[in-house]
Amino acid sequence: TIPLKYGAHRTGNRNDAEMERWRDYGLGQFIHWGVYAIPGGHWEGKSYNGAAEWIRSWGGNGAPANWKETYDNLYKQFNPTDFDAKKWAKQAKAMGAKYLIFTTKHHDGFCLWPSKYTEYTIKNTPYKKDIVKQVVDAYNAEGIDVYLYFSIIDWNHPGYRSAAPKTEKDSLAYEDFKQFTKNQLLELLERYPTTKGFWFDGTWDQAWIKQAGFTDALEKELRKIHPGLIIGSRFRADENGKRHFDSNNKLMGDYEQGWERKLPASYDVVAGRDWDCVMTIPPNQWGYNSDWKSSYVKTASDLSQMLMQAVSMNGNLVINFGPDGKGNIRPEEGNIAQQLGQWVSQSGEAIYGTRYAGLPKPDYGYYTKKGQQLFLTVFNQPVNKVLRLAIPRDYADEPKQVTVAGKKLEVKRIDMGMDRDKNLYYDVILPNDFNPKQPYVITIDMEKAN
Ligand SMILES: C#C[C@@H]1N[C@@H](C)[C@@H](O)[C@H]1O
Repeated sequence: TIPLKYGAHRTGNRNDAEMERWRDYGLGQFIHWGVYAIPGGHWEGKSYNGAAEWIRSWGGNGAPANWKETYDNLYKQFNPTDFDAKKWAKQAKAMGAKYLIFTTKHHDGFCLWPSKYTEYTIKNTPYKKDIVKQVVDAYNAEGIDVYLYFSIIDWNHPGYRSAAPKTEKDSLAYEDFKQFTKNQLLELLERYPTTKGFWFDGTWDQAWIKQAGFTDALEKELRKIHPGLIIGSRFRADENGKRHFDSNNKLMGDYEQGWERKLPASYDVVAGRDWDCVMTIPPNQWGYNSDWKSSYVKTASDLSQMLMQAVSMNGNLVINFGPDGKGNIRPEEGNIAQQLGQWVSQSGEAIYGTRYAGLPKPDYGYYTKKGQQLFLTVFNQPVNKVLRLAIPRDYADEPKQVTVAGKKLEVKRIDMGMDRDKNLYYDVILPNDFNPKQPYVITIDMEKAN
């Protein structure tokens, strides 16, 4: 192995109670909210062709005249009079989200809390009040844990640099920026002590990647101040600039934080590691975009399939919502939250607190497991209505009883007589009158194989 001073702090998974709690979540909600919700991807009849929360970086001849100056003054009209954190939290609870990742500060540098380290905050808007506190309190009151999204990129701070500083002047400015970043993170932990972790973003700049010593010390300091704090692999690079996995291919942070708008194709890609997948409902809009008509919008059905794909491989799925400039969660998102919640409320035993089952993925859907209960969430019911379970001979357990929605199903071992077959087969017979319209969970009580 390569000797490293600033590589991964641990080999293998983190296994304390806080991390087990994180592992049990299954489903989370991401919320991206800020000044970018005012333009919502459009301005003066023009459409920004990127993600709405990046609209400040709109450049070239397509951008409105004096765009950045216009954008940097929008906070003066940020007055979300419809904002109701309790309403958001109740909706998230009904969806079945167990945790929230909330944007405290995105790349534009606008702070949704009254930070004392910059004037570019909610305090200097017509709204004035602390948004982060209202969200943390409302979600915690619903029993939902809160993680704070924090962008290292900060286009508003004079000391921010993307490229590694070359001049003395740039280096001094960047030192200010590093101290400012540390001050804000300590401030967030002090102001919102119930937060369970940071979800860092915007850490791909060379300037930040070259700060291995500083970021290594900062991660240690944050964890020391806030025992149990959960930080993903996106926060820092090792001294060779390696991110997510250090130069010895060891995971940085507590879980793999690289699955943004994508899912691992199979278990061996994530191979027992902890990971989250953060997912937009439109193709690529995190902040509010007023136009949801010109692109595909994922359905509750799409999202329930992604959810089971994630949890079946030890991941959490975090679905993003982008409230508008007045603080409303748009009706389309509300409908999806309600439909998904309706399905999750019936399938929760296969989602919450479960893990990878250690079985090949079945054609019918997804296996998850909790103790000696194996769950098969069926998305693709076979036309012959026989669910044939292929259980490797060396699997520790074998099926004892199978139920669906509490109703017992006939299950019988069958001998396919295939030469040197590594599997045992069990047929679960679905009754003729069993014609569900939604994916459903088959519960397979297992017992030690003799
Ligand atoms: C690129 C990028 C950022 N990462 C996602 C989580 C959003 O915050 C997007 O703006």
